[in-house]
This record gives sequence, C-alpha cells and structure tokens, in this order.
Amino acid sequence: MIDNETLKSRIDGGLLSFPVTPFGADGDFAPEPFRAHLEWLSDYPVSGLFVAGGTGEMFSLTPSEIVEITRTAKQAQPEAPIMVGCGYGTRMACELAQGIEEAGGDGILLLPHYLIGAPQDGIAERIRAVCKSTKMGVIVYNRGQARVTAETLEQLADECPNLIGFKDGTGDIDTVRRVTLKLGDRLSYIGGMPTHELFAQAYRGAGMATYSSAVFNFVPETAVAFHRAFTAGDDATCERLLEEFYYPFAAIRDRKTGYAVSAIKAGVRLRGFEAGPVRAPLTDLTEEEMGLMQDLIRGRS
Ligand SMILES: O=C([O-])C(=O)C[C@H](O)[C@@H](O)C(=O)[O-]
Repeated sequence: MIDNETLKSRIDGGLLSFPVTPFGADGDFAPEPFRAHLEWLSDYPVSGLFVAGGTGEMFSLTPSEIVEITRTAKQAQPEAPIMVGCGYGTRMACELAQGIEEAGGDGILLLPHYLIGAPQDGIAERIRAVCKSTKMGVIVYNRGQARVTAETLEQLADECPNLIGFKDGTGDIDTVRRVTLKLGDRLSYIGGMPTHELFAQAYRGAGMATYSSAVFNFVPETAVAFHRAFTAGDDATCERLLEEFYYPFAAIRDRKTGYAVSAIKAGVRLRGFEAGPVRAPLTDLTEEEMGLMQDLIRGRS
C-alpha cells in the first residue's frame, strides 16, 4: 500500500483518471476489456487511477464487484496508486473499505450515502467511522446529499490522520474556497464536476490545482493537452479546446440525464474497447447520438 503522504503528493501533482467499468454480454464486470483499456491509457501521464468512481458506475456495482475491480486494477497497473470508490451506508462503507484494502487498494473515494438527507454531524460521523475502519487514505467526495462545511472538514482532519483529500462535485465555489482557505495544504483538492474541464479554470481560482477527467477515458490526447495548458496557465489553449471539443461534447452529454457517464462509455466503445452498455438506471446513447460522438472523436485522435 502506498503511504498516505506519498499518495497525497501524487494526487496534488497531476491529472486523475476515472476509468469506466466494462460489462460483458451477460451484464457482469468484464475484466479483460478493463485491463486492455487501462493498458492503453497507461501511455498517457496521470497521477492516479480512481476505479469504480462515479464514471465507473460505483452506484450500480455490488460491494464484491468493487473488490474484484480493485484487484484487477492493481494487477494491471501495479505501479499506479489505485483509489477506489466506496460508499453506501456507514456499516457497508466500512466493510467495503476493508475489502478494498485487502484487495490492494491504496485509497478510497468516499461517495455520498444513499437516499436520505442527513444533518452535518451525522455526515461527519459517517466519514469518521470510515476513516477509522481503514489505514488507507480517504478522499471525501462532496456531492449530492453528503455536503460538508469547511468547519466539519477541519474537525475531521484533526481527528483522522488518513483523511487526505476533498473532491468537489457540487459547483458551490463559496464552500470550495472556504475549505481550501481553512485547510490549506492539510488536504489534497480535486475538482470533480461532471466534465470538470468546463469548470477547471474557475475552480483553480478557488484553490483547486487539479481535477478528475472523465473524457480522458476516450480522448486521452485532448485531456492531457487541456491539463498541460491548465497547469501552465495557458488559458488561450484551454479556451480553444473548450470551443473545439468540450462544448460540443457537453451538448451531447446534456441531451439526457446520466449521459455524463453514458457518453463517456460510448466514447470508450468507439475507441475500440468492449466496454459494453451502462447499467440501469442509466441508459445508452441512441444510434444518432453515437454518430455525433464518432464525428467528435474523429480528428482528435
Ligand atoms: O467520480 C467520478 O467519476 C467523477 O466525478 C469524476 C469525473 O471524472 C468528472 O470529474 C468528470 O466527468 O470529468
């Protein structure tokens, strides 16, 4: 297991990959296409792999599948830090974190709990319990019904040495700025909005020096070029890529709820990997939309 300080500094340093989870004709997790896809992506520079995250359809996976995905990712990329989506209710999340640790994971991304709104002290207690259940680094995914305040996070960071990161998918720049200001370099910060490149420059101003890229799954050349320009402060290149690729992609993505994941998986299939369909409740793109994706990819690879 990579130690938490090293893990934290790796995350701070670069682009983060969130691979899709391939499903076979029988609907089960398909390890071979997963390995082949990770192998292809490994030619491009990233700081870490987050498997079974939002883009990896964590919300549609069973806990045992998440453990199997961890093991497969670690075997396929033994040198890469492997962070894994973890979540559901508090007990399940603690048990799952232990399964991920045993399977060779280096860290977890703690996704929101399920169904019900909860008060701030309850949300904090869930994070605390999960941190205590594992030695791995824990990154809190601030999103949906599990939003934390800067004060909560500061308290948790004092109590839990293995709390190493904060990823935001809310778009609430006020909270993001309060968190980065209050916690400084105690945590790593990851911009995690759907198609985060659309927000990356704004988030940089709020103290987020890196982000996760879902489009990296199928246009790694473009994702790396954007991240390089972002890191260098080359806003003109970021803006050109927004106009040429990201805004047309967002127009397809915005056609239906859930396409922020489905369109990514479609892109992976179009690049020649047997990623299979998304699982319900998500739905796949239509033939017409696949054609739009194909046009978008053409010329970028
Ligand atoms: O958990 C996830 O997959 C994410 O939210 C990360 C994605 O990479 C997101 O940042 C995006 O769509 O670019």
